Amino acid sequence: MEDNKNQTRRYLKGECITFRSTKGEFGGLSNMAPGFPVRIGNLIISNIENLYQASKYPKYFDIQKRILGSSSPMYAKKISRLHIKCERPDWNLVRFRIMRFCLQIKLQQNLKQFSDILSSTGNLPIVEYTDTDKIWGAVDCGDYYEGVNALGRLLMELREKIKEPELHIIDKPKVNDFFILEYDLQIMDNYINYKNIINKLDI
Ligand SMILES: Nc1nc(O)c(N)c(N[C@@H]2O[C@H](COP(=O)(O)O)[C@@H](O)[C@H]2O)n1
Repeated sequence: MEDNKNQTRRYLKGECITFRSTKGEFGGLSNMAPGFPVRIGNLIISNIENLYQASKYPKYFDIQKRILGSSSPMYAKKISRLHIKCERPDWNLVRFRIMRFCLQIKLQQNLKQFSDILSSTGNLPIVEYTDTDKIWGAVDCGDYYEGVNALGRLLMELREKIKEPELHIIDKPKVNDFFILEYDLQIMDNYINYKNIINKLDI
């Protein structure tokens, strides 16, 4: 999924995997799903929604601390919205790259659990079904779901990765000023081994 690919997609109902909340068989695909913590350096982050939201504010460590420390991902998103004026100016250009990174780290650090869910979707399109969000998800449109479905498309991209003979999960993120507190994720080798090559899973 490219940064400038804002094209809307249509998915025929009954021929795709949908998730709407953290509940149900595919609830683990939601960024809000509990049970998929990630670690960056000494920082334990309960949920990638917190990480994604904090990434909007690389110059504001106080805001990042509040978002990262939030006990609930929904609340993290709410805190984030309060500070929208401080959002990095290029956010719309980098947000898909940042989400890709967040999903990759979720997979790398929760390998069995997350890859099991991704694999269980087979080759079907994955769609985040929402009431209103036509960018990250898709909305009800008669026989179809319609939207950019950016999250679903990034999840499908990740699903392809786990089929590769040698599983190289994390790509170096091409995002300037990608700071999470003192951690510069551009030189992430020091905090996360992004060159990590893991033998193909038995899946
Ligand atoms: N709370 C909530 N309700 C929905 O209906 C949604 N589709 C989402 N989507 C998630 O929110 C994140 C994007 O947030 P921003 O718009 O950038 O603030 C991302 O994780 C989506 O999957 N959330």
